[in-house]
Amino acid sequence: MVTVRAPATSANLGSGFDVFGLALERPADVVRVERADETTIEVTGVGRQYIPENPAKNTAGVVAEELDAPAHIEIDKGVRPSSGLGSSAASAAAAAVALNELYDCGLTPTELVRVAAEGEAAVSGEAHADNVAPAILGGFTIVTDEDVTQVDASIPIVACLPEIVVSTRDARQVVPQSVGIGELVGTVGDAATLTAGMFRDDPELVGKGLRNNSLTGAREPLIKGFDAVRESALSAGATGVAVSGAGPSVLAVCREGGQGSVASAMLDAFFDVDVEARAYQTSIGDGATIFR
Ligand SMILES: Nc1ncnc2c1ncn2[C@@H]1O[C@H](COP(=O)(O)OP(=O)(O)O)[C@@H](O)[C@H]1O
Ligand SMILES: N[C@@H](CCOP(=O)(O)O)C(=O)O
Repeated sequence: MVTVRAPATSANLGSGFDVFGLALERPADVVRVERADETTIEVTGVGRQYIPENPAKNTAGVVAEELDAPAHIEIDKGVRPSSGLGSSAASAAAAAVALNELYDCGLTPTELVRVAAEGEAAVSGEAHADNVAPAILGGFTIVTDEDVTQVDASIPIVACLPEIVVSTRDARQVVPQSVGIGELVGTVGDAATLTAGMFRDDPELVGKGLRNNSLTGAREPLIKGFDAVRESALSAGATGVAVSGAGPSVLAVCREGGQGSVASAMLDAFFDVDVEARAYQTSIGDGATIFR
């Protein structure tokens, strides 16, 4: 039996649609796998009623199929599904790492990212790897068709999750298929600024680079109260705010020790538009961890 904890993640970070991602210290999924003749899945924890136990429809089951590693898989959900916090990716990443260990497959972490991305394809329609990469590798990650680059980074974060459901599959439909040259130039500038900030552990630079652009900003109207929540977070000291993944979570980058006031400002702003929410005061953290 092997048990793995894989963290929630936040993808896109404004300028890096389908490219950038970061691991959060919390929340996380815990997945336990045991060898079996055929794959079965049991789900407990937050939002379990929305998660299929049919292995063909669960990201962890798809990973078991990809690795040809049948198992009884127990998933304890800490990351709410359809949260914009990489819920489906956390299970896929944890299952990939756990099954690789259980069956001694010998895959490298980068190879596991590609396997776990197939689990994501089953639920979102496309094998985007920007959540599974940080869920496996930790820190800040940059995913391209050829490579996955990981940077250890330490930045204070608030991830505010409203009681709104946004499916990644649906939210991918609102993203524009093309951008103009002005937008492209701005996006490159933001992406470069954010990346430099990650290398320097500098919340000011990361926040500056976090601006939503026309791709990721297209999701803002799906989140009731988004503009007010962003303004409140910035007034409370956040250095930058963006839609987390496909939403509805909102990500705020904070200065050292600034998470408390930013979290309460974001919760108040959601409350003012009658939306219940919870705020994770966290920071960029580690990837999947094996427990023996
Ligand atoms: N192990 C899993 N954990 C969470 N969601 C899963 C899992 N397997 C399949 N799903 C499905 O994936 C969808 C949630 O994924 P997604 O929309 O990408 O949300 P998130 O942004 O939280 O990752 C839900 O429809 C859920 O039923
Ligand atoms: N790049 C993807 C990221 C989806 O993240 P999730 O946490 O909402 O699943 C996208 O923007 O569609």
